Amino acid sequence: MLKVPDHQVAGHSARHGKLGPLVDDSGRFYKPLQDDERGPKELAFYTSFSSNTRIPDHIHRFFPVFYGTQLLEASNGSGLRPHLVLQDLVSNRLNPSIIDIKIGSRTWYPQASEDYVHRCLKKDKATTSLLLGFRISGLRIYGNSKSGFWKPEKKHVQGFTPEDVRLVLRKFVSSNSPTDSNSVPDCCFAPSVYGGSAGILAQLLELKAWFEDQTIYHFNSCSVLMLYEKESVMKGRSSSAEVKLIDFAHVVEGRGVIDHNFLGGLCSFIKFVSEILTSPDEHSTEACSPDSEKKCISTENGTTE
Ligand SMILES: Nc1ncnc2c1ncn2[C@@H]1O[C@H](COP(=O)(O)OP(=O)(O)OP(=O)(O)O)[C@@H](O)[C@H]1O
Ligand SMILES: O=P(O)(O)O[C@@H]1[C@H](O)[C@H](O)[C@@H](OP(=O)(O)O)[C@H](OP(=O)(O)O)[C@H]1O
Repeated sequence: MLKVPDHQVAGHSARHGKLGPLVDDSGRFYKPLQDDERGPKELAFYTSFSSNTRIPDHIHRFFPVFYGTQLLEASNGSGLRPHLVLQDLVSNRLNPSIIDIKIGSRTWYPQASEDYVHRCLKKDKATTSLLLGFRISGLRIYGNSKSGFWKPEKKHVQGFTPEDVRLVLRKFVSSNSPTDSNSVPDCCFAPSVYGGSAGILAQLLELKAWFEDQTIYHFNSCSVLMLYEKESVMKGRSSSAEVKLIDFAHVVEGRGVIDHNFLGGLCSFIKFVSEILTSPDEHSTEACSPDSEKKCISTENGTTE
């Protein structure tokens, strides 16, 4: 049965009778094709990308698998509508923590309409896009079984300053509650989530190496989605932290030119993540110890607050 995704953190939502993506139990994510040029453009991208032999295999894994399109009843009750059928990136996850980061200091591009450019410019200036080369579009961070998730309102997220961004990226990998404004994030999980040979930083660097080379596409207004499961890390299992790219409604042909806008934003984001790894206990009053992980597990089991 189709349902509204629990773990969606940004973008158009199917809640409240609006048009948005749906998921089912088979691990598929159904994104409705929008009426304007965005739907056909995203479909054209997935079709081109999934059959493009110039894309190395290790790069394909950063994108959701594309299964074609399917006519489905739209979530807004408007009847049958074509949907992109994509891999649901979180279907095999229990309580994933997720952040959607829109990459690029500019989300508009020369081929777009004047009105669209104007709207984008306004948002790029009002958020951290222009300042940092990226902005957080949405997030959902798991605290524990009692507190559940922290999912700040869209308005709050849109108002993030560079300092807020830094703080959220620290909260993402911390054992203390993301909603507790009195405790400083301890970044206990940074080494296993951001660090390591398969961690977020290593994946971002792999992507960066491709972007330093590739001139096939320009990824305007795309997002990096990063996700992991806190409970797995706390129980000493692999964090299986993942970096994925999503939202390709504004991808254009690269025509032999490096995608400087995406590359620049990605480098800036990489710097933010690296800084947390090199100074995880900055501002923190409590150092991480094996005990803090144990404390988290007992909190999980409901024995300690
Ligand atoms: N393949 C996927 N699997 C699981 N979740 C996804 C997938 N694609 C997107 N999402 C979720 O849906 C959100 C919105 O996705 P996306 O940016 O593609 O939609 P959109 O409506 O085009 O967004 P926008 O309004 O920002 O253009 C993401 O932040 C993410 O939480
Ligand atoms: O950043 P916000 O405030 O969440 O706003 C949305 C975001 O900028 C999307 O990228 C945009 O879709 P496109 O990038 O595809 O244009 C969407 O446009 P829409 O409202 O016109 O659908 C906005 O509502």
